[in-house]
Amino acid sequence: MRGGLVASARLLPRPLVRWFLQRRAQQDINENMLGGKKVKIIFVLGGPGSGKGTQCSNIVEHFDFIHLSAGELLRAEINSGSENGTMIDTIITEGKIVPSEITIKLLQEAIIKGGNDKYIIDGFPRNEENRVVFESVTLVTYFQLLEISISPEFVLFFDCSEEEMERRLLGRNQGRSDDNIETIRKRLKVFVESSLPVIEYYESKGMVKKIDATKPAPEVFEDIIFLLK
Ligand SMILES: Nc1ncnc2c1ncn2[C@@H]1O[C@H](COP(=O)(O)OP(=O)(O)O)[C@@H](O)[C@H]1O
Ligand SMILES: O=c1ccn([C@@H]2O[C@H](COP(=O)(O)OP(=O)(O)O)[C@@H](O)[C@H]2O)c(=O)[nH]1
Ligand SMILES: [Mg+2]
Repeated sequence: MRGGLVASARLLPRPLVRWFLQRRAQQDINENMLGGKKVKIIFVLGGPGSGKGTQCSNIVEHFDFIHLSAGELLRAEINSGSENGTMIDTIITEGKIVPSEITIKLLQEAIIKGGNDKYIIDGFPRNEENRVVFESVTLVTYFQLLEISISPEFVLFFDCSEEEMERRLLGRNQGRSDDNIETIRKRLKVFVESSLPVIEYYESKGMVKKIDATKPAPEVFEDIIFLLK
């Protein structure tokens, strides 16, 4: 059936097909949709070690979201042996922030590949530039004929003390090059200087739901369930 449709579309004049797809995509842009579906995005933000990854795993077990961790996508890019791998590795080990175009390209690809209409994106945007670029550039779809812009519904902010985050990171034990005291201190500084302004921006728009992330993990998850329901 689908093959038949594609074959029939090939017989139509290309400008007509193009016009039809562009019109459909424009409708989607107006309604924040992807491929005819409304796309719901929640950003999960908080300092390193605040429990974002732990709780996102809980969320996808109970809710119909796809979890995308920007940090995991970057680590996968390093492990894939990509040409940017060495540069990304150096930046992560120094606790700095990877250039927006790299992270956003990985997120866009994962969103399109995921084919879902609900995503929780963890650990992104990490600075104002990340946020502005993500909200202004777009998802290329519909055979790359048109680009679709997406923005978050709201932000879950994991509020946690620095001492607790540092303690957790030192005990994380996942063999990460950035879980050492020197990089942890740098990451906490980058969080305060670059990432908190993103949370303040969304707060000024009334889009932040704050979670007390210092509590034990099961209690944090109960609070999240309450907010997501
Ligand atoms: N609420 C919590 N209380 C105590 N330890 C936690 C809690 N949430 C997560 N952890 C542990 O802290 C470490 C960091 O958690 P993680 O989910 O990787 O945080 P993030 O993704 O924000 O850096 C992990 O070892 C995790 O098991
Ligand atoms: O949007 C992002 C997300 C992550 N990172 C880099 O990847 C590291 C690890 O990020 P992750 O979210 O995995 O760390 P977490 O906060 O979960 O400990 C960060 O310190 C940054 O160096 C980045 O540059 N941009
Ligand atoms: Mg994480």
